[in-house]
Amino acid sequence: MRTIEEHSRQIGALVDSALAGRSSHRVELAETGLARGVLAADVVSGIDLPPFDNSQMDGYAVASADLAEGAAALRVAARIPAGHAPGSLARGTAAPIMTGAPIPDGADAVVQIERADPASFLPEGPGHVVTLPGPIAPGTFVRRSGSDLPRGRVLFPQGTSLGAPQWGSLVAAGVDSVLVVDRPRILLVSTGEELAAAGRPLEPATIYDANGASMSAALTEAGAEVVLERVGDDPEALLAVVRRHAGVDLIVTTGGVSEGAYEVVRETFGPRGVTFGAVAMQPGGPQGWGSLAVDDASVPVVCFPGNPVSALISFEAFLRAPLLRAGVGRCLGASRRRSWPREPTHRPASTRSGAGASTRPAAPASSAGRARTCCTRTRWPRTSSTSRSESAGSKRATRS
Ligand SMILES: Nc1nc2c(c(=O)[nH]1)N[C@H]1C(S)=C(S)[C@@H](COP(=O)(O)OP(=O)(O)OC[C@H]3O[C@@H](n4cnc5c(N)ncnc54)[C@H](O)[C@@H]3O)O[C@H]1N2
Ligand code: MOO
Repeated sequence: MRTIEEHSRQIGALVDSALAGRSSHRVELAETGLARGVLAADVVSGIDLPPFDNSQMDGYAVASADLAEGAAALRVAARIPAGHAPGSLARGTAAPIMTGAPIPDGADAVVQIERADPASFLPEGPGHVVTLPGPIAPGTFVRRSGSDLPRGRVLFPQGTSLGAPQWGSLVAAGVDSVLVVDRPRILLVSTGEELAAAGRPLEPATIYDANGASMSAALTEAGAEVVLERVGDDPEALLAVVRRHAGVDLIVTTGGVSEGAYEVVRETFGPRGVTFGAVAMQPGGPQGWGSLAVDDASVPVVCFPGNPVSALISFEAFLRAPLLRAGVGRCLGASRRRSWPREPTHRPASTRSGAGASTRPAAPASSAGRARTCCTRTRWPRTSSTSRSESAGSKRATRS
């Protein structure tokens, strides 16, 4: 009898090789509701991010030289809303500027509105004067063009797992489409003469196909594209299903692997290259694995026992980790070095101890070589003495 670790290694190697070298497809970032994916190639930033120097605060854009001697009264220039390209700032003036609006030529710092006197924006029009505190360091509350990510820098390397934060970063960086690795295609076959699809009336001695639902959900959650088939105890029917889905990356079956007289998976796959044996665990003892030879092709198969709990536990023990390895790629996990600044590039003056704000540039959102695999192999207890699972119905009850 093989150990859980031995079997886990074997299934891991089988799945790794089955899912290596998948092709890729292009995903347009103009779409909404993008699904998770794994990058098939490095992506570089198409633009400087941010694309232009802009204000980090609502306040006044100033020339720091105008406040070099301390607080000063400056004439109020035209407002600069976000989304508008400003004119130049004349010396001795301060332009009301909104967060995200471009810093005008002639300005090199921003004073928050709270620190101005008066501390709210004056009505538009000539003749207004505002008093601002000084001195102020050049660059205060200015987000420099390219300070998050310069144009041409690798934003995410090949293998990066793409989720909500990554999709947002890609669009922000001017990327319009990316190559994403195709999801693993898995044929899931629920076997057993007694199985009925959900929603149909139950015939005598039949039960609903719980494994079809639970296993397809588990496989989908782990990143696979799943097609579900249900077959009875007829080997020809099982082979026909396999042939119909030739070209899948992996076949997963439930049921038909133990010691009964009608073990359709074992009877059909055993003579075609698949090994059946016991793993030292319960639930989940009887298992099948290997490469199935059908016609001139061979396809990797993993066969789980039919008891619904046994099938799910087998999935957790042997299949989830290698699927996640193949499907999730490199995650921006919690254990990674932070790639975003821990604090604002310029801390608000009220929290500063010294006179000048920090001018530490923001780190890039990501860079090549820093990503690491976050999906580790599932560890499973060694014990084989857990209580046995039972499912509703007895499989061969209707056999004559
Ligand atoms: N003489 C022996 N009998 C059994 C042994 C053994 O070592 N010697 N092992 C037992 C263990 S442990 C398990 S686990 C099961 C595994 O049997 P199979 O993989 O051949 O599974 P089936 O016989 O097809 O089904 C077992 C059980 O699960 C129900 N089932 C099957 N598929 C589904 C499904 N899709 N949805 C819901 N329920 C399902 C089926 O009706 C049976 O009740 O063998 C023991 N027997
Ligand atoms: O090994 Mo079975 O899967 O215990 O119920």
